[in-house]
Amino acid sequence: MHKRKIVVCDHLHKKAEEILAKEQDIEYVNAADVPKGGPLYEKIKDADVIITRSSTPVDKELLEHAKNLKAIVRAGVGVDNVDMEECSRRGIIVMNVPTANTIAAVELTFAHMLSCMRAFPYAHNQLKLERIWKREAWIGNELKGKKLGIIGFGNIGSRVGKRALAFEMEVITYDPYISPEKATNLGVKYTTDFNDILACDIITIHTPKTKETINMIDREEIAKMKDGVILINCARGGLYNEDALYEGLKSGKIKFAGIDVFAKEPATDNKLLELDNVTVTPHLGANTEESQEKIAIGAATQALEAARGISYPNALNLPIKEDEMPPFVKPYLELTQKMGFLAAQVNKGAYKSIKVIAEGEIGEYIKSLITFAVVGVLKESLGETINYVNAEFVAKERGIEILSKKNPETSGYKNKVTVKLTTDRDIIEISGTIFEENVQRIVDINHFALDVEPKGKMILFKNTDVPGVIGEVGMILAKHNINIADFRLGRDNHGLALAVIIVDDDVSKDVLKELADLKACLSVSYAIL
Ligand SMILES: NC(=O)C1=CN([C@@H]2O[C@H](COP(=O)(O)OP(=O)(O)OC[C@H]3O[C@@H](n4cnc5c(N)ncnc54)[C@H](O)[C@@H]3O)[C@@H](O)[C@H]2O)C=CC1
Ligand SMILES: O=C(O)CCC(=O)C(=O)O
Repeated sequence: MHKRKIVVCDHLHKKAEEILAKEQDIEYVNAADVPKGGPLYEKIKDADVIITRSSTPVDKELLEHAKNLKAIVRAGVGVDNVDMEECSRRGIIVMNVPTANTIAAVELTFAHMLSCMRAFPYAHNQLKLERIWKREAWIGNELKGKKLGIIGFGNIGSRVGKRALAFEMEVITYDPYISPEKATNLGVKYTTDFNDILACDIITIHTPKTKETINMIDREEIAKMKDGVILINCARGGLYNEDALYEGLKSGKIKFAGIDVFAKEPATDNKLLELDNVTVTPHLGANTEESQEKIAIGAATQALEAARGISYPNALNLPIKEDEMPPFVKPYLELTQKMGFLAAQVNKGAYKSIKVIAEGEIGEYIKSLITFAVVGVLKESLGETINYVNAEFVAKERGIEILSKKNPETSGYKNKVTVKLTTDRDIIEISGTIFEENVQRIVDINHFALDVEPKGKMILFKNTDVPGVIGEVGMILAKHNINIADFRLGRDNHGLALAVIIVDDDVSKDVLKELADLKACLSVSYAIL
């Protein structure tokens, strides 16, 4: 039996091994202690799936060595250590385990906050390491009554907010991507003015690391803050500019900072460590027994599903989230892919553009329809190397224009999807719909109205609409022992007809040539769906 290989690249809770090692169809490799770089590359060179934490940079170099990789499970939330674009280009699905460490990160945020308020580690060290009992040196402050500014009100930020209210703090959040009610329903003030956050006594950040959030707190922002402000970062290093943070702490503008994450990790030589008004932890936000157990179970289960090709839970670069779609959508996606595949077989040439036109409610899913259409078209030339993750990347790399249009008005069908493929030789436009009971139908090919099931071996025969043509076609096919399973005819008002002939047997080039040589024939092509 061919076993699929799952390699664990970082330290996970033992539950992961319990889940993965017992599966008969899986080769499980624990490479947590294998040095990064060459030795790890050797382990992952034929891996189907890898599981990583934040300590393994999933960059181009690593991906270059993992030729067989289909999916990556990031055992945690942040994927800033993963080159998402490169993964998508290579058709590798990236998943995270989004909420399993939320509480751990929330509680560490409070550990830092309280630590900053009471200079806890410094008092601790003075007593424990220096054996000095100096109570008057450690006069702290209380959380009660202080104004807390939360940047990013997602899983972690919102729970920090909820708990801060229990400490009787005044809480305000800045997160332009949530509805204000998410905050106000909890009793947290919502603002769209970042200055309101900068005016707080304590500021904590809980956003992902993106182009927009890197250096979100820099010199300019710190200058606007209250003297003696306290800053917490348990999200990602670099969200607060570390040089600006250092200067602010050194000058006393920032009274104290609680930092779990650093721009470069491991951060053993970070200059923030020199200061005596900062409490630090080595990226421990997710490090609780409870959270690590949940993450390990989640990551291992997701890796198994992905290795077996069953599903990709929490996929971040898969544009299709089927479980979030109403049931009527899936047959349209399948039909759209088939229409793309048919179009590419009939209209062979250098692809210039792929356009998807959606009519009716299905238009809401135009992005997914595009992905399926592109997969269908490119499957003809690229085979199984094309998938839902890399389809649009590959198309763009090849200079194929991707176009789409939502038609609010319907042409008699409740929903209809059209795939239009333009090559350097021709244009083909195929439309389809789904009838009751999930019956897929092609209803139009290049403006010939038809009713064709998109299945099997098809000859598309375009001719001048004169008597006797159908008989001639039938004779040629019979002569070559090709059985006709179905015959569908579309006619236009200009004396032309398009026949779609579904056959049971393979059709050779010679047969197609014979058909093409018929006097009435304008074009003939063959496709298999
Ligand atoms: N220290 C640690 O070990 C851990 C760190 N984290 C980090 O914590 C952060 C938050 O995690 P979750 O709450 O689970 O993520 P989430 O996705 O639930 O929440 C992130 C929030 O940030 C908001 N946001 C994005 N851009 C923003 C911007 N420019 N301004 C304001 N808000 C913005 C989003 O709208 C969202 O509500 C992530 O960076 C994650 O990697 C998470 C777990 C453990
Ligand atoms: O434990 C880890 O690998 C890091 C956790 C974390 O930072 C995250 O989940 O975003």
